[in-house]
Amino acid sequence: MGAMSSKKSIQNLGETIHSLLGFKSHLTSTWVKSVCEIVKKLPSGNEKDDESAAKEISKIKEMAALTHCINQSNIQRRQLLHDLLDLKGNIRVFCRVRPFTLEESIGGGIGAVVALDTSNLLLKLGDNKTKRYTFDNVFQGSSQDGIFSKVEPVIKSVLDGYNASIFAYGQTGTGKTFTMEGTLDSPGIVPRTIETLFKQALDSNHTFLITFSMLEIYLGNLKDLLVPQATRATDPLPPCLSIQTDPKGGIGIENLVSIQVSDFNQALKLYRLGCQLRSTASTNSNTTSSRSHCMIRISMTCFDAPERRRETNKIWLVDLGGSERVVKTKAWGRRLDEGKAINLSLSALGDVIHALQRKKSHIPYRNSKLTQVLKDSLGEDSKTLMLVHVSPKEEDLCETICSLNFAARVKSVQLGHEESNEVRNQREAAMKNLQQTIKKIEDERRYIRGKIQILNHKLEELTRRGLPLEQQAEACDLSTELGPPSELDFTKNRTGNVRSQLPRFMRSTISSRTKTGMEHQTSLHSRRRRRPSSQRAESVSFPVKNHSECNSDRSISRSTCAVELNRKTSMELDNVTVYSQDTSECDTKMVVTNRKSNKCKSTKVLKVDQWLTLHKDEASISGSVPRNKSVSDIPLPEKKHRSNRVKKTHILCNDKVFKKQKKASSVVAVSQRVEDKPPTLKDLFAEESNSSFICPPQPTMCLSTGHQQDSLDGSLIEYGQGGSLSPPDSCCDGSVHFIDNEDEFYGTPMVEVVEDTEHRPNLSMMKISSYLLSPDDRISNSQEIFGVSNQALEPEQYHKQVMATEVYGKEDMDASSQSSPQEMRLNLCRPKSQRRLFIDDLKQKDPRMMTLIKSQEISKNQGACCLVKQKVEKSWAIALLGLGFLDLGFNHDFFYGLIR
Ligand SMILES: Nc1ncnc2c1ncn2[C@@H]1O[C@H](COP(=O)(O)OP(=O)(O)OP(=O)(O)O)[C@@H](O)[C@H]1O
Repeated sequence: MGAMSSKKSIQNLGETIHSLLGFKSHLTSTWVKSVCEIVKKLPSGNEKDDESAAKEISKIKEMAALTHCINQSNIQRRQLLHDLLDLKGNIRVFCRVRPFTLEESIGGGIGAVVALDTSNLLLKLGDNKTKRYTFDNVFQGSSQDGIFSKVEPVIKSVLDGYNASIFAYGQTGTGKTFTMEGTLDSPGIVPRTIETLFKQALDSNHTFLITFSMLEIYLGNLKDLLVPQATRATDPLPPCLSIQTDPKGGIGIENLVSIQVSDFNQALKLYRLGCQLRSTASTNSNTTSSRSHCMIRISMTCFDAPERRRETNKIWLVDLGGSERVVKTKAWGRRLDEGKAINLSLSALGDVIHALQRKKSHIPYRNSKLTQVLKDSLGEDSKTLMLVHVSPKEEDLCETICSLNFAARVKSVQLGHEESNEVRNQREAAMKNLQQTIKKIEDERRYIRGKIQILNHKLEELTRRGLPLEQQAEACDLSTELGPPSELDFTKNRTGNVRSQLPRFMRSTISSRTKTGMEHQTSLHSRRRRRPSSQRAESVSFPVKNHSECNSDRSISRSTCAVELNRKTSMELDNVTVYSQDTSECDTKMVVTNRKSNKCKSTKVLKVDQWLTLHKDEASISGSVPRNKSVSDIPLPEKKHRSNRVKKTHILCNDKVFKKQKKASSVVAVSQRVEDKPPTLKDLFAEESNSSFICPPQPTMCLSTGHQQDSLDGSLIEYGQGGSLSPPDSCCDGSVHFIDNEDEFYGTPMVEVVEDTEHRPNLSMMKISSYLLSPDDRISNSQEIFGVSNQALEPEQYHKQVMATEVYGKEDMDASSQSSPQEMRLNLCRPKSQRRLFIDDLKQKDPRMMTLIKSQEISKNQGACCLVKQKVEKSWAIALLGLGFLDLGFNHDFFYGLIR
């Protein structure tokens, strides 16, 4: 019997060994770790532990239920708000009557306009004749607060995913800019809107990406207000803005700078900067008359909110140029042209609204740039608010009648016919009802949030009890440092850890964190979305490109998140920047960590997946990174081959070059800690008055709305949004090279860095780090890397830097890997059209970039390129000499400007 069984065992031995070998493949370190984790969590037999685990589970369940409740009430509230706005009308018209100025009062100005109540206005026409106008709201002597409270529902609908536009219309000098921009003491609609959007984004259950852009339409041309304009003939011209329509009808503006803002403060600074660049002039009617339409675009993207109308939506805030009668303003020359351009576009706007309200088959959007830009924010599925401004003076009666008639036309056309009293009463009752219900829901929501907060606390305590004593103490230290959670904290602080000290919309949703019921729920939702949930969970990165606005299968993102390290280690909070590129075929993500320890500073690069896995493993074991280890200390696992693709990574930031700028960096400011009370609107305005807060964004920020455009020769030039990434042409040899992209990127100093991930994963990174240290280092590095004398390179090329990522086809790789260094250098001279470029906005914010740009200019006086330029310049000079240009006093700069 025994012999039989041993024979059988021997027969099965091969099979057993085979299955054991198969099993062995699963025994990776991650697997072992996760099994260890499970074992640790198994009931210990200790009654106390079991009891606390049971409690923990019940709390989590309760919290999940409450979270479900809160999500339901959110959806309900959104629907009600939508209904309410529908009842009020998609296009709403408010009227504001400017008060008499001191001068006018002293001069004994006679009032021609009187507000009868909150929605009726009486116009005195003379000879005891009057005319009555009805609007959604009429404001006379109202404060900015009062007006904004009526505007707020439109802004709330932006959070719900609707496009919206708010514009101030009216005669010149009637207070449009005052309403939109306001003053230091009483900020207007724009700063208040930004503040409200951020507050509500913070308050919501979702993570938002917010970008800010600002432009003006001057004499029928679009002008980016976040890009300094050329003042001298030698200054490079800013890129031309052009309006693009995607197949879904979405509007994007190519080349418009779109900056990701992580808090109200940053957005306000950009707004102030843009205001400074607006075209204004003194006219007979207004000493600081706006001579253009000023348009502010705030885009919001949220991936994990399926109930939102759109993934990406926007609000336009427009301070229209003042309508004016030439007879009155006595404008001539340029002022006259400006007035004509403004009047033309205003009448085009009127036509569009009229056609929309009449539901005509043809809407004349193309009649002006203004209506083209606003196209997707004016239609049926958008919320539009027009604030008509009128002067109280009798002498402005004609203009007032024009403005009021324009507004009344918009308003009455919207209803289609005059409402009977009965219908109006019913509508008003329904609106009142809805408002009350919304209020009730919001109260309930607040109550549930409070409950979740308490649960969160209890859960935290329970979890802390389960930790080893040492970690408990650390957790206590941390919570003492952060102070007791306030009501506001709670809204940001659902997981009760340091991460939640960051503004909600900037917070990383790193999967390494143990999920609460709420987070779990969110990720369930997100699974239904287009983007894989793992990506959202891994980082705070968002696609730079707006998926709804373009069809590209490629999106590149960058984000930064703060990695909470053990406080008792010598390391500070790491600054981790995630750069990624998503394509339909593969994902490329890199994490650049700038680590500061007592002894040294270093920049390390990891693939995001690796970084997350490592971080997750460590964080899940101890709740934080172990003392003696940082994420960047962990060696890189072996890189895997990708079948048909080679991944190239280009280093993006060096802490030595940008170390001082790191804190000031407003674009990637995820590492902010919300320790201080957030500044109020007034504080910021006060601060604004004496600050030189911002280094004006460099013109190199050629970031736009995420459209692709075919270049002249048919190849693709890609523009991103909010720190977009368009990789340049490069070779695949782990080398650094330079590219001449001056025209496309507005003289940006650039260095392109390429990593051959297959053979030398870290080499190029190190080279680049040192490369960025100083010009000398750069030269020596390039010598090493290229294996050729630096003399062989054009001097001006040494000053160009680019940060980029690109995925290459196999042919590209093969071609470039076979190249000799010299050939590679030749590669640099590939046509521009083959290049995809990315400008890192951290750099743009660094004032020292200016130095680099200057050095680039100096270097223009050397090298072969310079010789060619000089020759062309000479021929121009000779040609123009015949025309007598030189006699007219045009100098070198003029000719240089021409050949540029
Ligand atoms: N509601 C108001 N309260 C106090 N002052 C006001 C108000 N409205 C306008 N003003 C003042 O009137 C002047 C003109 O206002 P503003 O420049 O805003 O007009 P505008 O309509 O924007 O003119 P333009 O179209 O020419 O740019 C400013 O000095 C402003 O402070």
